[in-house]
Amino acid sequence: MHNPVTLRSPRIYGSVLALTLLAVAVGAWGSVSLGPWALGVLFVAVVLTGMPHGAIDHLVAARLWGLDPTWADQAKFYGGYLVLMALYGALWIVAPAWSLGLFLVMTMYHFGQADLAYWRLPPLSARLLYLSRGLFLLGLPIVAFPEVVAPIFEAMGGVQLLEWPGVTTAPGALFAGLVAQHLGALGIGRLGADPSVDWALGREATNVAVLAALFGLVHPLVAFAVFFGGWHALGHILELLRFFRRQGDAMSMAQFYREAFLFTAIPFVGLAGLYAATQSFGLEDQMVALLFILIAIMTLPHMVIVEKMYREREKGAPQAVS
Ligand SMILES: CC1=C(/C=C/C(C)=C/C=C/C(C)=C/C=C/C=C(C)/C=C/C=C(C)/C=C/C2=C(C)CCCC2(C)C)C(C)(C)CCC1
Ligand SMILES: [Fe+2]
Repeated sequence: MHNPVTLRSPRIYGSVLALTLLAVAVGAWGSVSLGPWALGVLFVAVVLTGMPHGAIDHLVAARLWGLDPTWADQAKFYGGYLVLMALYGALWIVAPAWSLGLFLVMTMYHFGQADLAYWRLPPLSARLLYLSRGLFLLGLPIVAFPEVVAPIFEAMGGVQLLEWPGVTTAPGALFAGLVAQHLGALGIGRLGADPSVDWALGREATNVAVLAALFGLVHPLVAFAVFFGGWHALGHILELLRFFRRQGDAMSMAQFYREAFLFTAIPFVGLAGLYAATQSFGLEDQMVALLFILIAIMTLPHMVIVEKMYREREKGAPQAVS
């Protein structure tokens, strides 16, 4: 009954690893010279898989909460989704630094969950492991390229990254520490996991090595684009296809993109409006900052729906590791 294809299926996993290693090879050869390409690569990743991965949240929510196509149920969903976005949007205006902090922590959890939910650890250990993965994923590009990330954080939240302890004085030690904490967390997580995650430990050791090379050597926006588009978003889209199949309502990839089209397009219209309102066309750091703020605002309701999806799955099959 299950659609077997996930990010961990050999063909998909092999292609994603190859794409990542290609980025590492190009990046190692001249990471900062990738700069002029960075915005374009980021944009392509967001268009191809990044935005679509959240754009059928309404269909997922309808299944998870049993919503009908009635006005009342639709109002519940869109009202909830848009109110969460509006509240967080307002928070960016009144407290941008806190909003950025919240975004980083939410992202750590959300990215870690997508990567490691398949270990099926007990709830508390699972969540600590997700945060550890996220800290590794977001911390590395920050400490490897603080001079590229600093103007973006400044534009997003008025945060002075270069004044954070150790960022300019001991970046190598911070980088090593971020990798070590995650290797430690994976090792400890393994103790509490089903014995069948043995091979998963090897897979995750490979992932840590490949991702550390990606974030350590490649321009941070390009590295992020590769991770977000090729690992997080693609992986989630495959999970969604499995989810609908489990619901007895199989969806093909083409159908997914048809369903996702409208809500993929709408945020870009909003983004163009934001650029026009703030007159940031052509101002690269500001454009990147606005793109990320838009993503941040959509992350909150998206995360709530994804969390519920994983919880339902935990109830359904507590042990299986695949
Ligand atoms: C359904 C719906 C819709 C749609 C939705 C969507 C479309 C969603 C999406 C979602 C999404 C799409 C999500 C995402 C997420 C993402 C994330 C979460 C990210 C993060 C990131 C970060 C955090 C970064 C950082 C950094 C920087 C900034 C710089 C450089 C370095 C680094 C990388 C560190 C609408 C609203 C229309 C309507 C209603 C309903
Ligand atoms: Fe996501």
